[in-house]
Amino acid sequence: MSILEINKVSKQYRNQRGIRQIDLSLKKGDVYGLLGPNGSGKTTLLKTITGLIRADEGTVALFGQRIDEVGGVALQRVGCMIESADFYDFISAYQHLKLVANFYPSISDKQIFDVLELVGLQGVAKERIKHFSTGMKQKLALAAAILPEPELIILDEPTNGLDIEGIVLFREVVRRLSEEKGMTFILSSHMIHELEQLCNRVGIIYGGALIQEGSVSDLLQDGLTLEHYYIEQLRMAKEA
Ligand SMILES: Nc1ncnc2c1ncn2[C@@H]1O[C@H](COP(=O)(O)OP(=O)(O)OP(=O)(O)O)[C@@H](O)[C@H]1O
Repeated sequence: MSILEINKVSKQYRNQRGIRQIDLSLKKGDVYGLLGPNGSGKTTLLKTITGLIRADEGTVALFGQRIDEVGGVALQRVGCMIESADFYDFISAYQHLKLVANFYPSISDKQIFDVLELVGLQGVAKERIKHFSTGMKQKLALAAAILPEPELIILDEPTNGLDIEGIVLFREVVRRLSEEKGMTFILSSHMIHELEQLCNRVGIIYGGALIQEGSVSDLLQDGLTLEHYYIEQLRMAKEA
């Protein structure tokens, strides 16, 4: 079964910018990386998938059901982290996840502590979020996204603000969840080396259009790095 099927999706803001005619399909276990310059449309695409933005044209289907037909139901199987998360900063990391857990039928305290450990926040579980750094908040947002073990996880620039150890840990978490639990990921990042190591498929967005996409092994023939490939694709798109 297809996890995500995007068909000819366009969204234009009043300033005429946005995304156009995007087709994309994710299979179970895919780790899909979205690359593109600032303002190319990555966040807009991710917001369209979650229904935070309604597409002007085209369709988005999650787990075989169009989101405009089933509303929020399909989203119960999706975890996401888009733009910097908002927290009540007077509560603790544990209490934040407890609030998230209330939206789901059966998330135990053990699961909450396991997920805090997974993202490396076990030592500060009872500390107020007020005293957290940017990277710690980013880890907490990731913990909240994966807590209910969703089938699809959407992450917009998840490594922003993370230190090197945090980035390595993030990579391990995504790998583990995709390999051991079959979770599917779509994430955007400017950290191209991260994406090259982590993703089995990537797509390049430029000027609101998906100009290239495919499996990393197919795209990177002749020993090319993803960075070389990406720069070359952008150069060709600019010249076209
Ligand atoms: N709410 C909005 N109203 C008007 N224009 C918008 C809005 N949100 C985004 N845009 C425009 O749409 C385009 C795509 O923006 P988007 O945030 O999707 O890009 P991005 O690829 O995520 O960029 P970045 O890498 O900088 O995060 C940009 O030109 C941006 O200025």
